Amino acid sequence: MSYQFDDLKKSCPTEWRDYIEHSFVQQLGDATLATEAFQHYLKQDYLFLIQFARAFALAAYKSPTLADLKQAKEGLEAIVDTELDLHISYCNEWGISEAELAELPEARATLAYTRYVLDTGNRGDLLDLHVALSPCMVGYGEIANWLNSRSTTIRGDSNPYDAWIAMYESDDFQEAMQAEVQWLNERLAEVSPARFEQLSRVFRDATRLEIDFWNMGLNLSE
Ligand SMILES: Cc1ncc(C[n+]2csc(CCO)c2C)c(N)n1
Repeated sequence: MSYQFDDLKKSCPTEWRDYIEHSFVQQLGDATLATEAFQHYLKQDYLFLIQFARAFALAAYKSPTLADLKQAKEGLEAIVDTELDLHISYCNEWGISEAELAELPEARATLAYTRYVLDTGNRGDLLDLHVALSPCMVGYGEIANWLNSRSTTIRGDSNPYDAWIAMYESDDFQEAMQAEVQWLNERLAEVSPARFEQLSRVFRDATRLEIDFWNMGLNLSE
C-alpha cells in the first residue's frame, strides 16, 4: 500500500468538507458575512500567524536534511518578513490598528489550534509536523478554488472580501500549496499502515481545529 496526501483527506471526508465548505467561507463568498465576524477572524489570524511562524522554526529544528532546513527557513522568513506585514496592512484597511493587534488576547480556538500543531511537532518528527500544518497550507487554496467553482460566489468590487479570495487563488499561493502536497506525497508513499493511521489522526484533529477557527469567527467567541 502506497499512500498520498489525498488519502489523508479521504480518511476524514466529513471533517474536510465541513472545513472547506464552512458557513463562514460560504458567507464570505456570497458577500453576506458580518463585518464583525471577519474582523474578529482577522484579529485572531494575526495571532495565529505568529504561532505558525514558531511552527516553521520548529520545522527547522526538526529538519534531518539541509533541503528540509532551507524549506523551513523560507517558510519562517515568508511569514515574519512578508505575510505579517501584509496582514497588518490588510487589518488596517478593515479598521484594526497595529496597536490593537499588539494588545489582543488569544481566543481559545487560536490557542487550541496553534498549540496542538506545536505539540504535535514537538512530540513527533518533521512528517507529523507537516501533516499538522497541511490543513492550513492546502485547505486555504482549496477554499479559494471551491469558492470560484460556485455560482453564488461574488467576485470583484461588489464583494468586500474579494481581496481575501484573490490572495489564496494567486499563482504564488497555489504553487506553494502544490509544493506542500508534493513534499507530503513523497513521504507518505513510504509509510506503513500503522504510521498512516497515526498521521490520519493528526490530520483529522488539525482539520477539526480549522473548523473551530471558522466557528470562532462566526460566533465572535473568545
Ligand atoms: C486559521 C488559518 N488557517 C490557515 C491559514 C493560511 N495560512 C496561514 S500561514 C500559511 C503558510 C505560510 O504562508 C497559510 C497558508 C490562515 N491564514 N489561517
